[in-house]
Parts: sequence; C-alpha cells; structure tokens
Amino acid sequence: MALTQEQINTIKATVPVLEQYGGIITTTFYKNMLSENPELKNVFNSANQITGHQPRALAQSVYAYAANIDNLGALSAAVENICNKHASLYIRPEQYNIVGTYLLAAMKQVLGDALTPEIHDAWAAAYWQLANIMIDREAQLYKEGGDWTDWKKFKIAKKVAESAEITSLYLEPVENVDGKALPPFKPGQYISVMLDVPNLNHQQARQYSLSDSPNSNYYRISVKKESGVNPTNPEMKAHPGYVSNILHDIKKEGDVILVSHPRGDFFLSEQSVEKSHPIVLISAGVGLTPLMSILNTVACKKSSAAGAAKCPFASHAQNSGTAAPTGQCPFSGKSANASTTPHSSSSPRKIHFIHGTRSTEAQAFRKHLLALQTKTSSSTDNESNSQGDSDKENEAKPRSNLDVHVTFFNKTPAAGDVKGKDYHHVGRIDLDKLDRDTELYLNDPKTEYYVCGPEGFMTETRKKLVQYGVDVDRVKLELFGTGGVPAA
Ligand SMILES: NC(=O)C1=CN([C@@H]2O[C@H](COP(=O)(O)OP(=O)(O)OC[C@H]3O[C@@H](n4cnc5c(N)ncnc54)[C@H](OP(=O)(O)O)[C@@H]3O)[C@@H](O)[C@H]2O)C=CC1
Repeated sequence: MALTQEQINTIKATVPVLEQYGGIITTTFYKNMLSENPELKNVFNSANQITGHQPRALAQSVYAYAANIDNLGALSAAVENICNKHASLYIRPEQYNIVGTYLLAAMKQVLGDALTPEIHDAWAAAYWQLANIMIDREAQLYKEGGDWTDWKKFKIAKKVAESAEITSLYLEPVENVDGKALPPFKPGQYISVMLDVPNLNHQQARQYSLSDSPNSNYYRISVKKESGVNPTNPEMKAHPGYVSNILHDIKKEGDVILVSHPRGDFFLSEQSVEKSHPIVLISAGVGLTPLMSILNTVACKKSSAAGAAKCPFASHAQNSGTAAPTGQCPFSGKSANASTTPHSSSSPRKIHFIHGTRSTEAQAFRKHLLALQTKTSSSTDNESNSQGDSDKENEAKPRSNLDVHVTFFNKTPAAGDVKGKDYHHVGRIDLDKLDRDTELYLNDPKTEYYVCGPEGFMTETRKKLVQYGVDVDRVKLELFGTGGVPAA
C-alpha cells in the first residue's frame, strides 16, 4: 500500500537521525537477528559482518531510501541490483518478515523513546512498501530462471592459475541428467557459490563474476585468493577470505560445490553485442573478471560473423580442457558459420581493455589479452603477426572485424618487463594518460564504458569520464559489493 503524505513527511524528518545513528542501528540489527536466527548465517557474508561492510552498506541503503521516499524512481537501479543479489542467494518472501521485525526492533533499541509510535508505524509501512516491490521483482527473476529454482550441484572440472593470486574454476553441472545445455547468461553477470566453512560451522555464499563468454557446457569463475586467512586454522576467524581460500587451497578438481543461477544488473546487453560502437572496459585488480566475459563474448560474436569455423577467442575453444562446444557462437546460440551481424563489412569494432594491477605477478589473463589484441588488430587482418604468439594461437586467427587494444597500468613492473608490451604506464590507472580520441573514443557519442574494481576506483573513474563530457548513462559500474549504492 502506498504511504500517506503524512508518513512520507515523517520518514523524511528522520533522515538526519539515520545519518547519525544508521550504522549503530544496522549493526544492532545484524547482531540480534543472526544470534537469534543462526540459520541465517548461511545467507549473510560473515566476513562482511566482521569488517563492518554489511552494516555500513545497509545503513547507506536505508538512508538512501529515506532520502528518496518521495522519489522512488531514483532508487530503481539500486533496487534492481539488490534484487539480483537476493535472487542469486534464493532469498524467500518469508525472510522479509524476519528482517523487518529485527530492523524495527533495532531502531527501537537504539533510538529509545525518540522512536514514537507514529515514527515506528511510518517506518513499518515504508519497510513493507519496499519489501513488496523487492519480493515482486525477485519472484519475476525466479520465474525467468525457469526450473532452476534452488542451489544446484556443480563439479569443479578444471582449475587454472591465471596469476599469482587469481585461479579460474571451470564449473560443470552435476545434475545435467536430461542433457540440457546450461542456461545462457549476459556477459558481466555473476553466480553465487555456496560452501561449508568448517571454521564457522555454517555455510557461506559468495558472488563471483562469470569470466568467460556464455557457452552450453560450463561456467567459469576466476577467484582472487584473499590474503590473511588460513582456512585450516580455526584461530583465524576475524578475516575475510573464507570462501576464496577454500576454493584455492582445499577444493580440488572433481569436487562438488553449490551454484546459483546467473544474475546481475551489470552486463553488456544483447543489442550492444550486436552494435558497432566502441566499448571501453576499465578494470583494476580482480575486477577484470566480468569484463573478460564481455570481451570474449564480443570477440566470439565478431569472429562468428566473420566466418571463423569456431569461436577462437573464448577459453572454451582455447584452453579449458572441458568438453568444448563445437562451432557455436554461444551468446546467440547460432552456428558460428552464420554471418549474423550487420556490421561485418564496416570498419572493425573498437574495444579498449584498460587494466591496472599492483604488480606483474598479479596480472591475470595477460597472454590471452595480448593474443586477442594481436589477432584482431586491424592492420594484421589474417596476416601473420609479429609478436611471436604460439602456433596454436595463430591457428585460431580469424578474419578480424574487431579491433582490440589493451593497455596495462602496473604499479610495480617486474625486472625484464618491456614497456609498450608487458605494460604501458607505471602507477594506478590514470585516464589522463590516455589519448581522448584514439584510446578513450570520447569523439564517438555512443561509446560505452564498463568499469569494475575497488569502489573508490569505480566512482573516481566515472567522475573523470563525466568530466570529459561522457553522458553518465554510458558509464556502467559493477556495484554488487555495495548494494548498488556507491559512495558519492
Ligand atoms: N564482479 C565484481 O563486481 C567484482 C568486483 N571486484 C571488486 O574489486 C575489488 C578488489 O579487487 P582487488 O584485486 O582485491 O584490488 P586491489 O586492492 O588488488 O587493487 C587492484 C588495483 O587497483 C588499484 N586501486 C585501488 N583503488 C584505486 C583507486 N581509487 N583508483 C585507482 N586505482 C585504484 C590498486 O592500487 P593500490 O595498490 O595503490 O591500492 C591496485 O593497483 C573489490 O572491491 C571487489 O569488490 C572484484 C571482482 C569482481
């Protein structure tokens, strides 16, 4: 039911209180709810409880809700982000009862008599207004997921080290009994992975971006091993990294884990895959994972349009070792031989992959990225290249209607790294160091920018692009770690 004007006024009047006490309220809320409902510890991220990230993110969301209570449209992107995350955790409508009860009780506990019955009732109505919007959206997402309605068992078919700290896991469904292909996903989306965490005596779920283009046989995630925790040492409780360390150190090829349906509101749309405007993919650290999926998907699509017999770019064709799908452009599900895009005769589509890392050894997918750049560079179209790639990589060289350009920022290049090849700029990513027209494609009013990495990096990058004159709608940030509400 819609709020009355009086309730809206009451909620708005509490904005300054939330600014001051929001963090204490949400910390109290999580503490009480999780101690009295321990089964919910499987759902909430324990590391984020310890670091305080989760209460902070919720406080930020509650504050944003109150501030926009008379302009809910301003929250739709954040709501979509959170609903996708909820759906990837199989949150159910009945869990909204528990959350609502404990949230209002925490307000009472922290604010005492200042929470008058009138304010309490206004907040109860506001809570259920939002909860119902979210329950409806999540029901829709579950429906779109078809018969995949709960966690599914997947086997770790293969583990591949991509850098000193990032390892890819190729996940194949165990229960694919009816021979159905894996449902496709949109490049940029993530799955949740659920594991037992022996230290905590409960399960934990984490979201990981899918890092390869969609295909019918497996999902690939590429996981950074978060430092500072030893999953076999029960003393090491107060540090993030429970799940990533188990995936790196304990889970082996052949082991089975639980996986959710792909979700997420950060993706390259099918229309954008088909179009020809430039794309700039900007990542820091392990934030490159969803952008690898976007890159490989566009590369696959373009190679299929150019008539390559099979997709030569994505890992399912190059190095997975898992059952490789044959001759399929997986995003479209059409034969790779079919010339499907309207752009095959136009100039190559430009993609610039800009990536920043702390060091050379932290750089994942470097060989793949450089090979893709060489193979697609417009000047080397179907000619032998001069960068000395392996025979296997040259074998796969398609006719190129794609022009991939790669720029590495590296804070500490290794001895022997060659500037211009192994790295291009020393330091953190700095867009001012790039040419506005030939590297950022600011001269094309349709260029899209996809940004993923630490939150400060994403918001600073967006700010900079907007300063350059880019319309904010063309800058997409992956905000799943922030509940969709980034710091300003
Ligand atoms: N799908 C997704 O949404 C994913 C999101 N992420 C996000 O990526 C982040 C972590 O990635 P991780 O590899 O651990 O990152 P790191 O802490 O290793 O940082 C990676 C690089 O980013 C640089 N960096 C950090 N902050 C900024 C900034 N404000 N401006 C420019 N450069 C910056 C770092 O520089 P320096 O060393 O100087 O700090 C470093 O070179 C997490 O916040 C995670 O939420 C990661 C994976 C997937």
